[in-house]
Amino acid sequence: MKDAATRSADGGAHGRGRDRGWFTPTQPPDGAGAPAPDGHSRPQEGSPPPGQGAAEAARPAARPGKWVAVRSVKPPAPAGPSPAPAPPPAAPPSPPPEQQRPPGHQWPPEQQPLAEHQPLAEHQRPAEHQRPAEHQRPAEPPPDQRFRPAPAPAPAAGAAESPDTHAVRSTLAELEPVADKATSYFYALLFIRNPDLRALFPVAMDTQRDRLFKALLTAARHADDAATLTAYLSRLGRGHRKYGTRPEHYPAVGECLLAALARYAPATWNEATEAAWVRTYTAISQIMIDAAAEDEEQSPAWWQAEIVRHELRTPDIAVVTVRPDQPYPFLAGQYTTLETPWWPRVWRHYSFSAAPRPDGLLSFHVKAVPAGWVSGALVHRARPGDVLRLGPPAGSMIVDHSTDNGLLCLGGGTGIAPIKALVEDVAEHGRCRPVEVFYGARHTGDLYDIDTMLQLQRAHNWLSVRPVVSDGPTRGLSGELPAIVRQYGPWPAYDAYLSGPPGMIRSGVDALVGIGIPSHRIRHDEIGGLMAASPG
Ligand SMILES: NC(=O)C1=CN([C@@H]2O[C@H](COP(=O)(O)OP(=O)(O)OC[C@H]3O[C@@H](n4cnc5c(N)ncnc54)[C@H](O)[C@@H]3O)[C@@H](O)[C@H]2O)C=CC1
Repeated sequence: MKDAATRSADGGAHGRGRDRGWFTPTQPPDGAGAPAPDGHSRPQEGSPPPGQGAAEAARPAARPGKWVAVRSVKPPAPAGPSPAPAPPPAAPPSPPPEQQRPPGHQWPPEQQPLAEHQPLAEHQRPAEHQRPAEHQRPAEPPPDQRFRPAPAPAPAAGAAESPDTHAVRSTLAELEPVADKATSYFYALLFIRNPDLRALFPVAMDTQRDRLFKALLTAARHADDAATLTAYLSRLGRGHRKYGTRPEHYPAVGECLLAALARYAPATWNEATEAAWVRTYTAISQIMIDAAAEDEEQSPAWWQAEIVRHELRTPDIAVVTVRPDQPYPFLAGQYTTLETPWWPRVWRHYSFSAAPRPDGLLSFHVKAVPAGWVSGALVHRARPGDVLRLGPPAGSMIVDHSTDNGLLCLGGGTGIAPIKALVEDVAEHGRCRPVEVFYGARHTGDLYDIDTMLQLQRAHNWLSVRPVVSDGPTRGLSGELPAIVRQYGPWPAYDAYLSGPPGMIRSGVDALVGIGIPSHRIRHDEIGGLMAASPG
């Protein structure tokens, strides 16, 4: 890695002067440029001499003991932007998209920031087939639906948008029509300038290849919402430990981010905008670095876990039980990320399907989805003795034990997994709070965990379990979960928990709010969501 970050406290851990502590130059002192996108070394386009960049002029004071980020990037000269970087080496076909958990309802799918960065991808055919000036046509229709920055949130009543946030959002608005090209350019540049970073990412990249870039942009967009942003970025920073992300990687990422913005948002890019982005990115990366450093003192970056039981419940659904190599603390209702030996560095999210157990075993419900290589491997290939890797636990869909409120639970498909864990958690706490579970499936045969749930119902008189079938014949309740729940109630003293497909979460939340449950008492999976329902 060329662009090691510095520790401002010691005047630069890598020999750079104290005055450059926050701002990491990429140019070697002799003035030779960083490798150009074509692989040759040449002077960095438009980068200001040390001490003259707008961003540098605007930089905040160095924070003692903190790792620091990025250098200044100027937009390419309008007359002749540099050729786009060549694509990195070809990689095997990408694993198709796969989702085992839904996003928070506040974020439509195309707006979700990354929950955990799935390191970038392969591909990056940045500007392949792209004429040099193409990126300067903001009027072009969006080339791809995969990347669409979320609309800027309206500032809270009475809260003015800060100048930095205004500048950042202006860039993002200009970037939107060419966001996919900017994403490609960003990753290509990142890997070409920093080949060693490529090893942190999966060999094959799927459609989530833009996750890191998108997360950075999303975080920047929400820079005014300090509390939400800090929670989100801290989790992101902790989650990045398992990829081998180190503080010195952040400046490299920041440089490429700024280069992509400068290139693909030329109309709004100027010194003031650049300075705003430098400050914003520095704040973002600092939160992530700090969270990772703090986490490092308490927790491993990942756990090894041996499969000890593998039960095929339907042709497509398995319950996989693992034994972690060291204690794995978590709360019922949380989820983790999981990597299989067959798809290195490809991590997928799964909820714990049981509350913490004295024997330390962890269970997951996995459904093999048509294009899901990880879930397919877990269902059809994994066997006892195979070793997986687990990331840290995350998620706030947990039971509030400070109240006697009842729990109204909607579990759709394999979304029943964390609901079962919540029920066990209530049972273990010994308080007889009413718990009403609506367990939805498309067909009766898809209710793969109904026996367990009915067994729990028999054991606990405060628990009621109602299977609901939406698409096939049934002797029980028929219809979609939200519509069915609306027929019951009222639920004046209940907290609601929803887990299942994104569409079910969205319509479920709408239905519950519609029947009078205040949104602060509604919890649901928060994967991908900055603004997931906050704990009641
Ligand atoms: N495996 C795990 O640990 C967890 C998985 N999940 C998520 O749960 C989902 C489970 O998928 P499947 O089992 O295939 O479920 P599915 O697609 O078969 O649907 C399950 C239930 O949700 C209802 N539903 C689906 N879309 C709906 C919509 N738009 N509006 C209202 N109701 C809707 C269906 O009618 C059915 O009752 C996946 O999206 C997965 O990511 C969520 C939490 C944990």
